[in-house]
Amino acid sequence: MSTVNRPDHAVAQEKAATLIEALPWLERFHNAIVVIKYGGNAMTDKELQRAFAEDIVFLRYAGLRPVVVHGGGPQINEMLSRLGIPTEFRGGLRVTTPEAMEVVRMVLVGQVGRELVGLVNSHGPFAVGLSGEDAGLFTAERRTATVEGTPVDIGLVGDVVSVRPEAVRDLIDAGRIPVVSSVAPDAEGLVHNVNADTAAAALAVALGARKLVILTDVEGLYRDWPNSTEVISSLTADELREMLPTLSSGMVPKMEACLRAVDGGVPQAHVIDGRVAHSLLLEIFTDAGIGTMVLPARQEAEKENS
Ligand SMILES: NC(=[NH2+])NCCC[C@H](N)C(=O)O
Repeated sequence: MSTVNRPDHAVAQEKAATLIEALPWLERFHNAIVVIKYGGNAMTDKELQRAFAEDIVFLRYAGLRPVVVHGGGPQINEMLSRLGIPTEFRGGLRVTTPEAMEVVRMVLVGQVGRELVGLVNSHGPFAVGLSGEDAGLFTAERRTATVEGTPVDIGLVGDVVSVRPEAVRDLIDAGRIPVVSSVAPDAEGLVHNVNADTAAAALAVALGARKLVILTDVEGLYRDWPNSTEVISSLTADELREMLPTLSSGMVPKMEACLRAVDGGVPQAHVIDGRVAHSLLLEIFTDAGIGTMVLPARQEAEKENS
């Protein structure tokens, strides 16, 4: 026999209100494909890792179709130094040598991806790991960095320039959760470390996703940074385009990825604080969300908010 400790009425009502606030979003996002870029603290802190995996499984059980794309900068650096692989710098930038690239691929595909797959699968047999190399998912193009106006070759680093999304779509259709590691061959088959933000945006566009969500280590996009720490709750693609030149360098690739997704037809792109446990659920299933949301245009913005 078990007995009930009668809950405090107000507390119970607050819990019910939180659950019921999710209802319109559950309706709206039923079957929606949501591409989530996993990175930053959420990926290195054990508790946050577990909370993220719970959120992903929650989305799946709530009837959404999550797809995860991850990077792994900190884990790569740790392994490179653990293995004593010397770091080459050009123009102050780290060069990804063929030797380093072997480690990048091993860490992203064999470690970071595996760990997330394991955490998700402790709840049910959902997650399947794959890399940009699998079934021709991503094709990369070498990135040339520019330092003080001169192009600098930083080695096997690139951006995703084309996507063949069939493998991911097959997994989604089978009810699975694809977990994609951000490595990809270029047109010649040479494997590159690709930026996971651009990879996630490109995949969201190719899948016709309903949302792109990027986890970061900041609260969101700040209005008038660095003078204020007021977070912009939502803005249009054009408003964001205008702000781009004023943004901090760390924020530029994230916001560019949001723009690329929205310009490519993804109706909503979000940046959220990955340092806050369950920020993904808070953004998707509450009215106000927790981060910054980018929408195609004002009209759309009004429709979204209604
Ligand atoms: N940063 C924001 N203003 N977020 C609002 C999110 C609204 C809703 N939960 C959605 O995912 O579409």
